[in-house]
Amino acid sequence: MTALTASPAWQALKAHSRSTGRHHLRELFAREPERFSRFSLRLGDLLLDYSKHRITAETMELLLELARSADVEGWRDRMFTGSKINATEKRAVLHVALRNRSGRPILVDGSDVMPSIDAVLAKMHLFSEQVRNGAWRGSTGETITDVVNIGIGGSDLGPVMVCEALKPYQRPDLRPYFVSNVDGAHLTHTLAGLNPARTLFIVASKTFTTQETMTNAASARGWLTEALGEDAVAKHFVAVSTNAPEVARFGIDPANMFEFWDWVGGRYSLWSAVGLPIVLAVGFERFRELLEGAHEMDEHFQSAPLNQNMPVIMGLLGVWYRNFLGASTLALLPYDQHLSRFAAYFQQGDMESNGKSVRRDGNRVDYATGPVIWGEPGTNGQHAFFQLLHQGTELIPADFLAAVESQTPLSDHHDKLLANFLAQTEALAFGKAKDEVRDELAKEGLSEEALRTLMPHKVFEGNRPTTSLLYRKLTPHRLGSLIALYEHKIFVQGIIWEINSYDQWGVELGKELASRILPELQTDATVLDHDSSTNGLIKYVKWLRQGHSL
Ligand SMILES: O=P(O)(O)OC[C@H]1O[C@H](O)[C@H](O)[C@@H](O)[C@@H]1O
Repeated sequence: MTALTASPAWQALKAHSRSTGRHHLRELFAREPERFSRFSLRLGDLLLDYSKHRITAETMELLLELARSADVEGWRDRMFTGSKINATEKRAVLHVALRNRSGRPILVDGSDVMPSIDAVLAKMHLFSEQVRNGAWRGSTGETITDVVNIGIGGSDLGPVMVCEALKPYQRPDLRPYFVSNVDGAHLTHTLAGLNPARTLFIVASKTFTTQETMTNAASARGWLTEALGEDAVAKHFVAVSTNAPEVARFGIDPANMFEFWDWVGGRYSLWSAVGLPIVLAVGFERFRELLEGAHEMDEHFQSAPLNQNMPVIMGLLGVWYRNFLGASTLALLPYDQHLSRFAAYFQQGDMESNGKSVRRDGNRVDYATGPVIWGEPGTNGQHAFFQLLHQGTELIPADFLAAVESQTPLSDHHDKLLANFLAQTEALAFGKAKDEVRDELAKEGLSEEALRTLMPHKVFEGNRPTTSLLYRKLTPHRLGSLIALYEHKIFVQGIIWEINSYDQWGVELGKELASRILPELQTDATVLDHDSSTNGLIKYVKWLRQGHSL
């Protein structure tokens, strides 16, 4: 046993899960009519309702004890003050500094990082104004109408998600596009309708060595220079990176580079210069509001007592289901078309952060860590995978998110959207009991035999837990706070699981093997130095390429 699983807090939760964890939500709500007020929190117009969870006041007390014994508050303070909590990479974890609006300095190795953050923000502001007001011209003197961000993972998913979320704030005459996949289809289809003279490329890569991004950037450069010549690059390419020498080697003027720093994790980087496509799409003021919203959540996370702290509560609920009730996934279900990439974004955010099986001390965990994150917007999910949520054999906690006011009102669409949100969380929690089903079927005049056969299929057990996040409107400010809420939830869980949420060594092996296999695919020689499956697959690729038919 590790010290964690042997700890009194863990053991108490284990014992508790055998009783309370098994109670039905119907029972819990009947017993405690005030559950909603007891188990909900507010921050401005953001409401977090966690009453539809398999918890009692005692469960929360025990979970909070676990948080205290893991020293969540101490670690939180170390993160906010620039300690190198990413020990395997010897780095501070300071995405919170990028949205620090408090005026307080934040020190890394004794020097304040705020002046350089503010300088890059000022540079982004100036550049975005120039592009947006037409002062920045392409090499032929035309204004920019299309911005193509080339990046992948953390240098793609954040701006993609936020640009989609803030679509109502975008101007129709400056359109953002995103190319991430090394599959040539992505770049080809994106560039198909674009005019090189009016296109600006942002090459976004923390390392500036990522194969996919460098490949796409080189091809995009070829597309541009073929139409406009080599000299056009300076007016049509900018870079976002921590790696100035590589940016220069690629041929981008260092004056056109927007810097960020190694203490910004890729999947936490949308607040940095990686957010440049967002700034271009919605303007700097909206980006500032996004930062302010995140900062509001940062302040809440730092100052609210643990039992009223949204990220702490959400993190603990996740631990409760993952470690004590056996759930292995978490569904993120925004009832908001603008959040259509929210789950995809936090797939990286959560799974790359907490998908670890080795503890900070180098030993293996003897408990489950990060869950599988997945999801799609409602109501679409209802007509696809909700069947399994309602009647399948898996326990799948789900987060529901919705705005009370639509950004794009259209007759009674939004009321229908919200009605579905409310209905689903109610149905998942309380289901439909046998008696209700029997009464309904009896009214239809079914025979006793038919009734017995059909009834089990129509019963909804319920007791499926959900969190509801409701807010007035999906403004940049609210979006910022929602993203920060999930970031800190991930942090809380990483601390409890005693893992480093800020490295990602697990993605390296595939990259290494891909660079070994690439030249093997490009020669005719027979490849024999892998396992028989990989050798066989390589051989088959070559065989089909040589024009053999099946
Ligand atoms: O920004 P880059 O250096 O190009 O990295 C892009 C992405 O690739 C890597 O493989 C990591 O797994 C991600 O965390 C990162 O966001």
